[in-house]
Amino acid sequence: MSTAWNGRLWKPILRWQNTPTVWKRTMATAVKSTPELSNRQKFNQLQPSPSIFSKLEKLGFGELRRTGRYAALCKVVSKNKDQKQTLEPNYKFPLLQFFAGAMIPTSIPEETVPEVAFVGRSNVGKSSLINALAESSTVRTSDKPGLTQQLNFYSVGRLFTIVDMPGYGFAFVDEDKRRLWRELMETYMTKRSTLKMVYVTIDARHGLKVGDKDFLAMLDKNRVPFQVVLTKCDLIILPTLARRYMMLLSDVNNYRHARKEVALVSSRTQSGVNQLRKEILRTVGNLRSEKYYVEKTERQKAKQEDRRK
Ligand SMILES: Nc1nc2c(ncn2[C@@H]2O[C@H](COP(=O)(O)OP(=O)(O)OP(=O)(O)O)[C@@H](O)[C@H]2O)c(=O)[nH]1
Ligand SMILES: [Mg+2]
Repeated sequence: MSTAWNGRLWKPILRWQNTPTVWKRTMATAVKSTPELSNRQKFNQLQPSPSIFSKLEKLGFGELRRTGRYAALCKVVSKNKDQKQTLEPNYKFPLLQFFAGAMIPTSIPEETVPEVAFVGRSNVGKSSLINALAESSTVRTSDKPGLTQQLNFYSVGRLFTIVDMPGYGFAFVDEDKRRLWRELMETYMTKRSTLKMVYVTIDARHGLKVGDKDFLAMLDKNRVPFQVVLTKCDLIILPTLARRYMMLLSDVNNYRHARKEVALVSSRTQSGVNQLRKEILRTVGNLRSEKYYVEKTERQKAKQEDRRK
């Protein structure tokens, strides 16, 4: 063996052996005290601002605990809450009706009215969200992932269309089927001129996964406008939800074609659903004045009371 090789191998070891013990200990503690933080630890270190907590409280995702590390924040949040106590009208959707299903690109119906589509991993709650938005039970939902297996087109009072899509990123459907669904969805989303917005649903408990990031990148590359929607927000506590929201807000900033806002919803408790309804109506160009919705709600309430009498 050459002397150069011997020197390269042994020099660092000899140097370490000659290092004073005090230095060795200091170096060891330095390495120990600066460990690489795990993603969970980084997530838990996020400190959402009082305005984020106010927003979530206003949407109905619970109240901040009045004790512990959030006590100081609570005062700010309650002050903000008192200042802005305005009641939103109910932005009702017209009747939701199924009118077409497509398993292959050629069976996609013709372009007519504006459309919005819901995509996301399987079982995140896309179909449930469409039901919650339309206050109906037209769309079939299930505990088991993989129920929606084609593009389902729902007409909303013939004013606009909502498209429910199969889930992506799951292991229980065979590779061929998965590829076909992906091609079908991509063809639809990249070629549809009436498609105004793709709502990408993300489970609030899990956040953005690799499959979601790939999907968002594909949308961005094809210049498809999209917005991220956090679903099942009732299943996590308020501080975790606030951190998740904060993280996603910074994530969506990386995409040129993303709406720089993240919607938060729970189809189970209806929190945030009315706000998303308003967003959709605005997107498809059907949002009327607040007065219209207030009057409509009052008329419906009066009708219901009449019926009860
Ligand atoms: N707690 C809670 N459960 C929800 C919510 N939304 C949906 N779920 C439940 O999640 C499960 C899946 O809901 P679906 O709406 O069928 O999900 P999907 O994304 O359409 O699923 P695929 O069609 O398989 O892609 C059902 O058991 C729903 O009851 C929510 O906001 N909160
Ligand atoms: Mg579904």
